[in-house]
Formats: sequence, structure tokens, C-alpha cells
Amino acid sequence: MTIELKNVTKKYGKEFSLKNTSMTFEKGKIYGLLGPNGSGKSTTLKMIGGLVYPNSGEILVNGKKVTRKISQTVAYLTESDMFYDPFTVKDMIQFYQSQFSDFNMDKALLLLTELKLDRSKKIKQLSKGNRGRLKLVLALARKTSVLLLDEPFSGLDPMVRDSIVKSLLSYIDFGEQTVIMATHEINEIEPLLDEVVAIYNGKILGHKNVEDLREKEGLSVLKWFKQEMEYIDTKGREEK
Ligand SMILES: Nc1ncnc2c1ncn2[C@@H]1O[C@H](COP(=O)(O)OP(=O)(O)OP(=O)(O)O)[C@@H](O)[C@H]1O
Repeated sequence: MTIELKNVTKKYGKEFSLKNTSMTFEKGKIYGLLGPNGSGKSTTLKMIGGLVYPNSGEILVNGKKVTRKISQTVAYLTESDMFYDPFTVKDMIQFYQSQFSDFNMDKALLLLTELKLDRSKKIKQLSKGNRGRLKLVLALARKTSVLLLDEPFSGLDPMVRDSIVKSLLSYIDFGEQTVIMATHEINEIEPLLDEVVAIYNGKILGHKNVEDLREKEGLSVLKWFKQEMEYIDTKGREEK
């Protein structure tokens, strides 16, 4: 599905989270959304996921304006936990199955085994990293045309990150799913990405095809992102 942000502005009080931002995410591509803390990454994902609405402008998914109902078409791994503590891992999986008709139980069970999660454990007994793993299971087990991942590696130890990147590769439906991943782990996700978007202070600074970056400009995603940030520092493009 194609996702379009058209002149989107989001304010919390007087603070801008996004300032008149426009961007198109094309069907079947994997996007990395990069930016320093507080730049507007989570806000962008929340708006695509129908959790918050813009003050002005519009967000369209396949030409349709986003409402709360979008949660039926969009799988969303949020930055914060949305778990019910007394549930066990298995209860949580069954709850998702009851909520989403696209939930694939076989895939969930496979992911649980791969990520070494104990089904009988209560959510409140899980470590932060294991809660992170469970969030991944719940998001990846859905068959949706849009997948939003907000800090999917948060709390995970570096030893498992590699295997999780590989899991992502095998569980994403390439060419079909539009995936947007907000993260600070730039090097880890580079092998997954088709496109990269840099955001700063509520504005999109740049958008590049990762292969073009490498082949035409000889830059890694991290190098390009650092260049964009240095440009901000030297030219003071901040418009506050
Ligand atoms: N619920 C809220 N109430 C007030 N301000 C908010 C709220 N959510 C976000 N903001 C503000 O909006 C701006 C963008 O926040 P956002 O969470 O989108 O950034 P981010 O790029 O995801 O940051 P991080 O990398 O730290 O997760 C920040 O200035 C933040 O303080």
C-alpha cells in the first residue's frame, strides 16, 4: 500500500512535532526513518497507524484518509509496551489472534521458538529484552500490507540483534509489505533497507535510495545521515 503524508503538521501545545511535512512511502519497499531524539519519528508512525491525528494536512493509505480503523490493515510495533501484565505470552498471542483476522498463529509459534520465548511466562516476569522480542512476534505474525516498527531493537542485546535482523528478512513479505522502521541502530538495519528518510525537528531533510547511495555516491546510510546532520549544524537549517 502507498502511504502519503500531505502537508502534515502536528503540534502538542505550542510545540511542533511535524511541520508541514510531505512524503510518499511506496508499496512493497522497506524504509528506514532516521533522526535524533525528538525529531518526529514516532509521531509520524503514530499518525500513519491512526493513533494520533494531524492538526492540518492529511495522511492517506492507498488513497484513503487514515482513521482508527487502519489498525485492521496496519501492523504496528510501538515504542511503548501495550501489554496486559497478568497475561502469559500465550494469552497475549491468543488475544492478538482474537483481535486480528490476519494473525497467523503458525508464524507466531515459529517466531516464539526462534526468539526463544517461553509461552507460559507471565508478561510481568519478562525482561525488557524479552518484552521487545514479544512485540516483534506480535507485529511480524500479522499478514498486513503495512508494517510499522518503532525502535524494533530497543532493549535487545547486541548478540541477538544480528539474528533478529535475519528473522526480519525471512518474515517480511518483500515486494508486498510497505515497511517503515524508525530506529537509531543505523548500521544494523542498513542491509534491510530499500530507502532511507532523515527527519529533524519535525521536517524531512532528505530521502535516498540506499542502493543509489552506495553505488552512485559511495556512502553508507550512516555516513549519509551524519552528513545531513552536519549540514544542519553548520548551516543552521533549524527554523524554530
Ligand atoms: N504526547 C506528547 N505530548 C507532548 N509532546 C509530545 C508528545 N509526543 C511527542 N511529543 C513531542 O513531539 C516531538 C517529536 O517527538 P517524537 O516522539 O515523534 O520523536 P522521535 O523522533 O520519535 O524521538 P525518539 O528518538 O526520542 O523516540 C518531541 O519534541 C516530543 O517532545
